Amino acid sequence: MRPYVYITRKLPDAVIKTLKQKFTVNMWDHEDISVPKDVLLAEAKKADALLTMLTDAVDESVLSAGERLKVIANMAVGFDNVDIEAARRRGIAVCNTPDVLTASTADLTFALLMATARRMEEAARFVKEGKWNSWSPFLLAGQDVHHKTIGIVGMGKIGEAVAKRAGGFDMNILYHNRSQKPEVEHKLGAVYATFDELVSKADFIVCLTPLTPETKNMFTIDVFREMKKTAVFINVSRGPVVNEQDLYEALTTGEIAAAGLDVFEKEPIGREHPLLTLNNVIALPHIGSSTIETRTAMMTLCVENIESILTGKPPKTLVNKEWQPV
Ligand SMILES: NC(=O)C1=CN([C@@H]2O[C@H](COP(=O)(O)OP(=O)(O)OC[C@H]3O[C@@H](n4cnc5c(N)ncnc54)[C@H](OP(=O)(O)O)[C@@H]3O)[C@@H](O)[C@H]2O)C=CC1
Ligand SMILES: O=CC(=O)O
Repeated sequence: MRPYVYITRKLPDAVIKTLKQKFTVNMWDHEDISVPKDVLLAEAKKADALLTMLTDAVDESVLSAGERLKVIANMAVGFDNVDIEAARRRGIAVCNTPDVLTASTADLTFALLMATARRMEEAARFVKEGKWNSWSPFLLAGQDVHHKTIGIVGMGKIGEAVAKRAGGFDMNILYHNRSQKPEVEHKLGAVYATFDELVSKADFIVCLTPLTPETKNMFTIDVFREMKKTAVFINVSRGPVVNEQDLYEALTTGEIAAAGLDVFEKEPIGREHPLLTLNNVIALPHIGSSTIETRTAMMTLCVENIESILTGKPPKTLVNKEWQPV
């Protein structure tokens, strides 16, 4: 019997062509609706491989639904939606999509930083709403980015790529990780700071950590109070690293100046969410890596990882490094 692969969103035929040549492939037939849990469980029961999205909760129930499951290829670098420990117990390989999305996500992060600092969304709306009556000295004046201090929390692959872009704007670069990175300091002129130092000294605080029990709720009102009143907070990591109620309070009481957010505690964020009422917030629908080239590369990497695991070869990007083929 040919191995069975289930894909949890509609992906282009051209990308999954090679999978179809070797395996039986089925796909959830919607681009913009998540697969319902009961369908995912029913498919997981039969599947040798699942190609999943960051919106799928790949929990113990999914991982233990059937006997055949060998690989989860998650179309994201983040894998907080997958129960890695349960996968380890069941000998299931978990693959993600690092590297191929680094530059595009860094571009988006820096664009969001610029747009938030220079009030681009407000300004564009101002023109389209016919409010532009005259040039005026402080019309929609924002904050300079060049020569300011950027503080990157989570100086990993994307963090480094953001730092590289910040260097082009003559910014001073602070970073915070659990471990110091001398080679990055040397290469990018970045300076290590404790979390407290970074949040109090940076003009732009950019979060790019994974979501883990340690980073969950990392940014609370106490942290926002430590920031400069002019600080701009950018989050492109995962929503739950921020306490959104506290962020709202910080933005409405003048503890910080503005926020640019690509990710939210609950996605999609509801239209009625208080953060969306604020002019000093730019909110994006989790599009960090969303270019046609990068999303195609992410899908392709998932396909390659599935092909490798199902044909007994080592995958390119394995999350649970201790995994061994059985
Ligand atoms: N919005 C979007 O569309 C996208 C969002 N992302 C998010 O960005 C994240 C980062 O991706 P990427 O750069 O490729 O991942 P990396 O693993 O390369 O980098 C993560 C960095 O975070 C640091 N980190 C981990 N835990 C902590 C902690 N408790 N405190 C401080 N720093 C910490 C790590 O350093 P150390 O281990 O030394 O602490 C590491 O340098 C992803 O996990 C994902 O959540 C990624 C792509 C697109
Ligand atoms: O959020 C996106 C990811 O790749 O992780």
